[in-house]
Amino acid sequence: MPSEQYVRPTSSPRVIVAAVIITAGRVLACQRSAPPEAAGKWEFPGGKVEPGETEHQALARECAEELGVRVKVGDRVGPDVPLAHGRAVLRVYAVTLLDGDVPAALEHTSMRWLTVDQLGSVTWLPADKPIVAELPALLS
Ligand SMILES: Nc1nc2c([nH]c(=O)n2[C@H]2C[C@H](O)[C@@H](COP(=O)(O)OP(=O)(O)OP(=O)(O)O)O2)c(=O)[nH]1
Repeated sequence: MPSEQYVRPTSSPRVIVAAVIITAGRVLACQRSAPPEAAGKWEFPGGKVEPGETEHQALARECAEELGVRVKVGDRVGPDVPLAHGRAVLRVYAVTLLDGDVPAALEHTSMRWLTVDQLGSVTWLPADKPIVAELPALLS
């Protein structure tokens, strides 16, 4: 019989940062390519904050990797949304594109610029719903 007992992790939840990018009254939505259970669903570009990174640095890195753009990170959008049974949290920021940089779907299946009327036209990842609920105020 193994003698080890399960020790509940006490560390803080992993932070996933994501970007709301609004240009000319439209928000950028990106379609995931993986993993299979999330592929085809829509999200905001972003990813995990790596050890030693600030959230702003992580978001700038993810925007460069996923979209090929340079950004300025602004205010928070919406609440912290728990993910993975509380082991992670989704934290979203408004982000501005620098110097006319134009996003490209470098890691996503596709991307779309959605008007306020089109927010419901894609299937968002479930955790994004409270973030999407904040967008009409920002898009109008
Ligand atoms: N980027 C992003 N991830 C989201 C959103 N909503 C949501 O539930 N997630 C989840 C999906 C994933 O389980 C997790 C982010 O993982 P990821 O695979 O994008 O992170 P990453 O870019 O650091 O990927 P990797 O290096 O681990 O491959 O957060 C969202 O709007 N944007």
